[in-house]
Amino acid sequence: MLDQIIQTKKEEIKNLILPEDEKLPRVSFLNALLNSQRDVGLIAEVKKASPSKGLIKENFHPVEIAKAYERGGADCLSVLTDSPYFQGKREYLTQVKKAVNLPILRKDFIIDTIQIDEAQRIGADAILLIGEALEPTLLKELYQYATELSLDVLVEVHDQDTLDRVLKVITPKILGVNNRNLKTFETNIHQLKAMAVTVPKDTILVSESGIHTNEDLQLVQQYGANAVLVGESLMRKDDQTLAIKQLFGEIIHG
Ligand SMILES: O=P(O)(O)OC[C@@H](O)[C@@H](O)c1c[nH]c2ccccc12
Repeated sequence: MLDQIIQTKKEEIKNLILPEDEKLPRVSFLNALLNSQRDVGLIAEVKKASPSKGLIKENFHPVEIAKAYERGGADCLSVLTDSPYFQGKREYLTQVKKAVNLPILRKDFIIDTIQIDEAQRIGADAILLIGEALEPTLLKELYQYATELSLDVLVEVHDQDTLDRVLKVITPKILGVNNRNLKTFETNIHQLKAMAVTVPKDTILVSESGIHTNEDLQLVQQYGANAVLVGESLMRKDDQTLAIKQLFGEIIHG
């Protein structure tokens, strides 16, 4: 699946026309995670659909969801901008950025510097770089390019091999371990367990995907996660503010 997505992105890039710079204020994604009010930081994801789950939210209103996440005390947001596979749009990110004060990650498959220029212009505060999708030299180039544009970077890996390859070329400030294998879509909530010891100690470690309950959250925290990235389980609820509080065990019923 990942290979197919990357192929699609190569085609998209050929036709990509950069939008006007929205000139929106940059907010530090890194600091928001470092200064979380909770023991575990939260990156809450605004996502309408995914290739593994299909349509997640009918009547999808990204701005309303983002505001509800902010009221629930999310530290950061992640907004899907990929349209063929996730039914996202770059306009969603800009609309959300204008409506909330939280730093925003552009969730997409970035393989070229032009997409980083695009992310900056539409109002992203951070970008995602996926270890499994990028050769180490390209990963390093894109990481440095984003950093020069004052964008934070969430570097994501799924397995130990990729992590080892990534750490040979960069020491990411924020590292995500994706519980979902993007080639097979299988999710394993224990993915981080054995890998956490090999993560540099000053790196913020984010556990991503398949986190549904407060038990899941506590488990990945025990494995060493400093933050979580949660989409589907929050999106499926009617009230995203309440959903966050339930995830953190702050309300038992409701
Ligand atoms: O909806 P979930 O299972 O809570 O997962 C969120 C996020 O981790 C997932 O959307 C994701 C992780 N890495 C990605 C890379 C591209 C697109 C999407 C993703």
